[in-house]
Amino acid sequence: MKKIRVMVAGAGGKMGQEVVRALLREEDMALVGAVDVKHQGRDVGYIAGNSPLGIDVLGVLTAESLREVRADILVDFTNPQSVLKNAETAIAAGVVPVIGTTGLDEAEIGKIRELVAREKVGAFIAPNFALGAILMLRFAKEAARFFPHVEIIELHHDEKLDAPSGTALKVAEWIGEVRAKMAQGNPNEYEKLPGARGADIDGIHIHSVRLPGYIAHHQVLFGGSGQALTIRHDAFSRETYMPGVMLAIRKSYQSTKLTIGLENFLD
Ligand SMILES: NC(=O)C1=CN([C@@H]2O[C@H](COP(=O)(O)OP(=O)(O)OC[C@H]3O[C@@H](n4cnc5c(N)ncnc54)[C@H](OP(=O)(O)O)[C@@H]3O)[C@@H](O)[C@H]2O)C=CC1
Ligand SMILES: O=C(O)C1=N[C@H](C(=O)O)C[C@H](O)C1
Repeated sequence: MKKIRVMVAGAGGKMGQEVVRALLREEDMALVGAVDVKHQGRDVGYIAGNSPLGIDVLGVLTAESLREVRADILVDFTNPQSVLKNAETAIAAGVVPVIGTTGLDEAEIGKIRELVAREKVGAFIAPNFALGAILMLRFAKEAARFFPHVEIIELHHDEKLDAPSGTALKVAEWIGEVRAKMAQGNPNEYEKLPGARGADIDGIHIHSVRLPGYIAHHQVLFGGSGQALTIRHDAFSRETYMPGVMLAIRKSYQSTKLTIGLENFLD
């Protein structure tokens, strides 16, 4: 059986380590390389808490290193500052990036889209790989048709760099597709302290909490006359995301187009 050859960028990070362990459990996939800034030169097996795998972690991703190990897929869980460059390097080398890193803006996604079209090498981007989070998106969009008054709270560990979370932005985007444009709250409201009402995305407010002990939690709160509806998703561990990441790798193998969102692979 031809195995899907996967390189992991951010292999020493919280998600990257989990991806390394998950790949080792899959019969149709082979971990062929790993990149991580601060773990350069160490065996990736040690980093992920396994026995050595004979794969040394590279400090920088290059097209040559991807070609050398004949990678099919680059899984990226790095940071908002590195992800675009990694995706460009992968696509230029004929390798499909599967991107979990959040924080890419519209212009950056546009660059990936152009590169995909030019090189005819696919790319996949998902702000959230958890099945429950995709269902939350769907349920929230359905609820917003009947409950236009909505605010979002996202709660994460305090090492997270970007705010609001990519998932919260996606929830706001999906709700915005069905909700009549309106500003949430009193039209005359004002902030006594800047930021008190959170970030405002087309009249939908997103509040970001960062605390140790948390992993990743999203709440979509709807208010109506005499009632409230709350849709909540909790990721209690990073294993939560692994079935989605493995699915995305399989579906993206030899892809030639840009796909955004795990929901595209769930029907
Ligand atoms: N889509 C999804 O379902 C999920 C997405 N995420 C997203 O994934 C990203 C990573 O999260 P998390 O694992 O918690 O973060 P971590 O900080 O734990 O891991 C990121 C790792 O990437 C390394 N890194 C930074 N730049 C590069 C580079 N250019 N090449 C290779 N490695 C690099 C970092 O090294 P150093 O520390 O030295 O900078 C670090 O070890 C975030 O954007 C987060 O929002 C997280 C969970 C789920
Ligand atoms: O940084 C994280 O941890 C997470 N990031 C993603 C996001 O920004 O939505 C997904 C999940 O919430 C975990």
